[in-house]
Amino acid sequence: MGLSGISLLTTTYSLILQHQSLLLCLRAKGFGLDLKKDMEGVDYLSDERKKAQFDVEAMKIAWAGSLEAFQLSDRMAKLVANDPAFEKFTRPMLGRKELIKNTLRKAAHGWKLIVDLRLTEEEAKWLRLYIDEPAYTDLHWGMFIPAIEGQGTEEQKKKWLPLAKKMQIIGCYAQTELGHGSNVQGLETTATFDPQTDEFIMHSPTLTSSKWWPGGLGKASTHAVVYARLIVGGEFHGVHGFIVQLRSLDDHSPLPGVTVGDIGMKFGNGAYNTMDNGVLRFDHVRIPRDQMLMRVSQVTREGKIMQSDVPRQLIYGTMVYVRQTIVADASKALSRAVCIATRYSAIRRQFGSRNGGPETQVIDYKTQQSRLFPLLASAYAFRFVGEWLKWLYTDVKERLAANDFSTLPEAHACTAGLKSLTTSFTADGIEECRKLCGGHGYLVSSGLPELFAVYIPACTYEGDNVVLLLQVARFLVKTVSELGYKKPVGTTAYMGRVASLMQNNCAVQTAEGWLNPGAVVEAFESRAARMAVRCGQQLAKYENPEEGFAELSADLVEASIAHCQLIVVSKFIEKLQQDIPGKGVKQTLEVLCYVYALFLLHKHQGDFLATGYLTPKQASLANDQLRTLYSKVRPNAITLVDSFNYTDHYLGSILGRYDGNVYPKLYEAAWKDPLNDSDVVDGFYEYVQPILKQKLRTAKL
Ligand SMILES: CC/C=C\C/C=C\C/C=C\C/C=C\CCCCC(=O)SCCNC(=O)CCNC(=O)[C@H](O)C(C)(C)COP(=O)(O)OP(=O)(O)OC[C@H]1O[C@@H](n2cnc3c(N)ncnc32)[C@H](O)[C@@H]1OP(=O)(O)O
Ligand SMILES: Cc1cc2nc3c(=O)[nH]c(=O)nc-3n(C[C@H](O)[C@H](O)[C@H](O)COP(=O)(O)OP(=O)(O)OC[C@H]3O[C@@H](n4cnc5c(N)ncnc54)[C@H](O)[C@@H]3O)c2cc1C
Repeated sequence: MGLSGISLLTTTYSLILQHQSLLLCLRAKGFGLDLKKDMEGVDYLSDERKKAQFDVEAMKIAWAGSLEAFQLSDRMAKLVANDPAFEKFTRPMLGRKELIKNTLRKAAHGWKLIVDLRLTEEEAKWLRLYIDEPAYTDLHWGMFIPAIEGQGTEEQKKKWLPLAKKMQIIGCYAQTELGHGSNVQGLETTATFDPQTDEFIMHSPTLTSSKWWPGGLGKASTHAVVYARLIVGGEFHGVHGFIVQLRSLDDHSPLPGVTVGDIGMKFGNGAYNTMDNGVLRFDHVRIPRDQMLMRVSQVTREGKIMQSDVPRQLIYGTMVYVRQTIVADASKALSRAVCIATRYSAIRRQFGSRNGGPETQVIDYKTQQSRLFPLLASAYAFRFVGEWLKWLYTDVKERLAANDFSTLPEAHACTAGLKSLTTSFTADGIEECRKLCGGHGYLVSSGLPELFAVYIPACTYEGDNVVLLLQVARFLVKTVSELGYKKPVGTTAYMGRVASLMQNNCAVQTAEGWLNPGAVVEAFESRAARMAVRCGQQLAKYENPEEGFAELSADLVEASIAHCQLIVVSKFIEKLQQDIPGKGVKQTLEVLCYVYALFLLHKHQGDFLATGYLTPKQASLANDQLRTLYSKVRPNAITLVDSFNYTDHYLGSILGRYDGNVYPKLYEAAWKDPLNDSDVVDGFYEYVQPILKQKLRTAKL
């Protein structure tokens, strides 16, 4: 028997098993049979797994970054998955109060594990990630502590960090107000120095100065780093961070002068509603002078302002740190959605049955592949660019510690731009995955609606994505304007070759010609350079540069996107120049890298053609190559998503189950819905039966 015959047999066998298992479930409802008799333990995706052309265990390590990182993450994932305290499937059905209480319980249980098992900070971070429930602890560990670490003096760190790290205080990051989020310099909360008492008076002078949004503020935090206008001697000295106690450490009640609460329900069921985003007002609340974070500026006992030799922008440092972590999280969210959609696409069959044989797996439709595989490739691309960004951030941090501030502008531009690019793409990608799963993707049990609802605010928090791209644009315009006398470095080094990038056109002549890293990078560099230079030329026509910038801002955003896409493509290619062990691992990643680059090239071919770098023929050859690449991804699709090493608990999706046992489990889950507790719905006798029994007088009806 040929290979195709074997595959037909095994597929048919799989189908029969699925069918039997479904029958058992159907009977279970009607005849009280034991549901456990469904085909539990059968791997419906085993045929798919046999198709892999690479070593999946080695790919898991490549995805995790190292063997140690893989083992750590795997350990934490299993710890959470095997602990019933972290059950999350009922979350979308809970009311707000139950939801928050449940989250507080999980956070407490998580903390107990961290203490009892003496987990390291890295292990604790992964544990929280796998608990997979937004909670006040995200902001405590993710922003409050980093703000003190980045902006506090040595003395302040010594006092506050041990308290925070032992969770003897709980903190949040209170920057945004009702009236201003993006415009940080427009914040209205005041911190006025009182030289008589050596204190700052924290005050909310207007309604719009109310702090609004900070996570963890609403119900959990005892403290906050509050960003406020520093006023000394009646003069405004910029926005600074202040550590302010909000609630009693005994009974948690708000301290005198503090009004604090939750801002209310947000998008989706469950989802981000586990977080107590809060509102906060101060009525002349006094704090000691040494609670202003004073690494950047100091206020002396006499009321003098002293500037350190660190740049003022360091006050924004926590945002640089968090944006970097958000890029890493984008790859996690996208890979989760892609894992669900890929596994389900291999299970789902529609049309194409011949002679009574099985129907076509929807993953074999070219349209499905052209929507799904670029998302799969992007998840890997974001993983590797996130890894690089972490390195960049660590490097900047070390430089800052040694008073070298030269790379801060680039770190700001990269974190802002990549945060924007990856979160926007991921949010759209999760929704695309929902559609790739057809109707069942709309079920909460698919895991996709909640993932989408939790994820989409990432396009807004930590900097609105358009506002952040405009920051990248400022950096690019500055780089272009300085080209005559300053050699660009780092991610803008390609601008140093601007003359040739503006002149040389693409040399690719065949579809295979696109399988060349040099050709791909040059295409992205030329497009980015040409778009930035074109913006620079347009801007030069304006007498007032700010007016020009505002007028051209939509084009500037596009130039920033081109620059950020170049970074992601280049970092993927650089990753492939490293030693990546494991049979077929590097080759498979190479295919994904070309899929990522050529997909972008196809999607944005308007840019490549309009800048004159490509001819329509070359763009079309890139698309031909892309189709060929999809065929190369196809046999590896399931094992590429297995390589994320996600537990079924973390995925939280019936459609994405590792064993592919989708239909019986969907069926079983439906019967667990509280609506199905009784056959006759609550409210039937009050609201439905009277309608059924009515005697209508209107003849026409
Ligand atoms: C479900 C969640 C799951 C997982 C998450 C897990 C882990 C992550 C942890 C927590 C995340 C969880 C929840 C989300 C929490 C979200 C928290 C927040 O949203 S906090 C609030 C964030 N707010 C913002 O981001 C505000 C955006 N605005 C700004 O950043 C800026 O103020 C602005 C837009 C840059 C202002 O522009 P403006 O022109 O007015 O700026 P300035 O005059 O003040 O300064 C210009 C000058 O400074 C440079 N610069 C600006 N920003 C920075 C920076 N961050 N670093 C370094 N340099 C900066 C800028 O380039 C200019 O430089 P110049 O040209 O003058 O040289
Ligand atoms: C879930 C969630 C959690 C959050 N957590 C925190 C937290 O813990 N702490 C905290 O301090 N904050 C938090 N925030 C607030 C968040 O940081 C801000 O909402 C965010 O920075 C966007 O600011 P904004 O709301 O003022 O938007 P706006 O700036 O008002 O944006 C509205 C629109 O105006 C556009 N726009 C604004 N400025 C410009 C411009 N210059 N040019 C062109 N277009 C512009 C934007 O693109 C957008 O389309 C959170 C927000 C959310 C949704």
